[in-house]
Amino acid sequence: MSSSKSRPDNVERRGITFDDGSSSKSRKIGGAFSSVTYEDVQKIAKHILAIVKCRPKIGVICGSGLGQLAELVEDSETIPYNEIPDFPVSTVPGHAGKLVFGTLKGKSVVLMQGRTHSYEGYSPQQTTLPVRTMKLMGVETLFVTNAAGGINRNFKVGDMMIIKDHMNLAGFSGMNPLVGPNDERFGPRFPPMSRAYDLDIRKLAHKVVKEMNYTDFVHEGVYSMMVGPNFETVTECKFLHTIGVDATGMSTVPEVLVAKHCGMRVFGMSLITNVVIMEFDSEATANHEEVLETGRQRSKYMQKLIATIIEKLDS
Ligand SMILES: O=P(O)(O)O[C@@H]1C[C@H](O)[C@@H](CO)O1
Ligand code: HPA
Repeated sequence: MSSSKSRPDNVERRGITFDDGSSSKSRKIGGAFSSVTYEDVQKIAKHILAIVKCRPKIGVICGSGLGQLAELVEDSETIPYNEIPDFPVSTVPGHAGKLVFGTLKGKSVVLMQGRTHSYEGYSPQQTTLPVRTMKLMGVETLFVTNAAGGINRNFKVGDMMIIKDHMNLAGFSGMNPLVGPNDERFGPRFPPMSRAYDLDIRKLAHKVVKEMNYTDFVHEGVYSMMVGPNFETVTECKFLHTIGVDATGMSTVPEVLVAKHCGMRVFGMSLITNVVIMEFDSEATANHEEVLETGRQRSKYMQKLIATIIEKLDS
């Protein structure tokens, strides 16, 4: 535990170091069939649990500009990603890159203040390593949040979306964290994904939304992931609209695949930070500043909602 050090050039220099002294770089992590072994993840989980007192059952991944949820955590213990051996380190503004352990509304939690993305140069296995680490630390339920562009024409900037399903567009090009050797200790070779987003937690979320009078700006819908880092073209947005996507982003899906693979319950929420451009030759353009600004303005609502859902969760 300590304050953050200067950030290493993680993509180039860091990698899993194995018992035999070889590193993930020599094992080509990032290649199509790379894998991080169960023992590697066990080692990382053990390392973290030796530092913190907290034993979290709930994990929360905070998306772009949404990390302030950590301010609600009591008795917090913080570890910057760059102090955890072999952990991928966030390189994008709006992602502090810290694990925050503690108590949120009476529940033991671990928050990821920021994530990593494939567009930063990490493999899907690397971006999802924290999810497997959480699993081996005892986390049973994962909350995933993200900033996303609104595809659904009824969505306004600042609205929120409970994720009911996703479209793994990145998977169409083979970018899937479950590609490679399968270790049954994590989960099965062919995991089902038809009930990826836990129905009971979604029902609870709707109840909480009603109680908090948030119904005017909280929707439910389908999230899709493209790798980025560019925002979508007009034709891509029209395509997403046609196939039934409500909001689009550059994360979350790999984390959910890995969490479901290892038997976690998953709940997901998007903050609609911008509405996508669907008119050719429009003057408007998407940009990361707008994403962060909407986060600054609206994240308080999302934090309150997530904290209350966690408070009312059965375990
Ligand atoms: O980590 P998330 O998915 O919240 O971040 C979104 C997608 C890009 O990283 C970035 C674009 O502004 O925000
Ligand atoms: N597209 C993709 N990712 C995003 C967007 C978007 O419009 N907004 C925030 N993240």
